[in-house]
Amino acid sequence: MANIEKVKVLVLGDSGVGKTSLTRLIAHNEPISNPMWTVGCSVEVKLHEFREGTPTEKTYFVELWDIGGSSSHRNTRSVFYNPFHGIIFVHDLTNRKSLQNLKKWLAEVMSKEGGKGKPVYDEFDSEQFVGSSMLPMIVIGTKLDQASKIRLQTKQSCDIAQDWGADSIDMNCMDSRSLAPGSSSAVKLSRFFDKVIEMRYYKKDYVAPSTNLSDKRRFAVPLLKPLHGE
Ligand SMILES: Nc1nc2c(ncn2[C@@H]2O[C@H](COP(=O)(O)OP(=O)(O)OP(=O)(O)O)[C@@H](O)[C@H]2O)c(=O)[nH]1
Repeated sequence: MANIEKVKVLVLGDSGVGKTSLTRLIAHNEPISNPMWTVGCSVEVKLHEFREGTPTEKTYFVELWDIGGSSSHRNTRSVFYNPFHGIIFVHDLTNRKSLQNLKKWLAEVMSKEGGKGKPVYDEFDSEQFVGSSMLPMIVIGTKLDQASKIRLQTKQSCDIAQDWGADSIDMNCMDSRSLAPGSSSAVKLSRFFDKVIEMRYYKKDYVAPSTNLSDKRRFAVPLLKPLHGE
């Protein structure tokens, strides 16, 4: 296990959307029955096979930083943000507001001044950012099992993900089959982790995103060449 390189992925979304449940499922392949309310942040680690099935396959650690979503901790949680290499945005398919709030989460994580906890939402233009960024992101909708009228929200979640150049997944975090090997959700997630690792370790002149607005160059990284003929 020595010398395994790692990447840091933030897991962000409103309180109660299922970040801890999702993180557990990803890291341990089994659901958690009674997740505790996350105070501050908790970290789970997943071993990921980068470029699995190819001659250049390699194992990496993916650190999943599950950040407590309570608004009362908004001013302090930026200490967990820097530096990071990708973001999993989580929303609850039964709670439309949690989907709309993902834009606020993107603004929050990108708009703090160097982790000093100073919100500068007004200066942040998410559309401009997304257009110029290759920061790997994925949007995950939870509680697919609970929602009977979620077709609309599923479509909207797809739209937001598309706007951000990201994949989206809708799933039930209480069921380990949701990320069964070979399922489309597992494939999308694996592709996301591959992208995070590519950006971190295979992109020359890559600088991990910082939340320092004054350094816009950090976001203006060019498109990567597809490595898998995607
Ligand atoms: N039925 C169902 N319940 C879920 C699902 N995902 C999460 N839950 C439940 O939703 C509640 C909140 O889940 P958490 O994982 O603690 O949510 P969180 O986003 O980590 O919340 P904070 O720690 O407050 O930020 C728990 O009771 C979970 O069991 C799901 O896909 N389906």
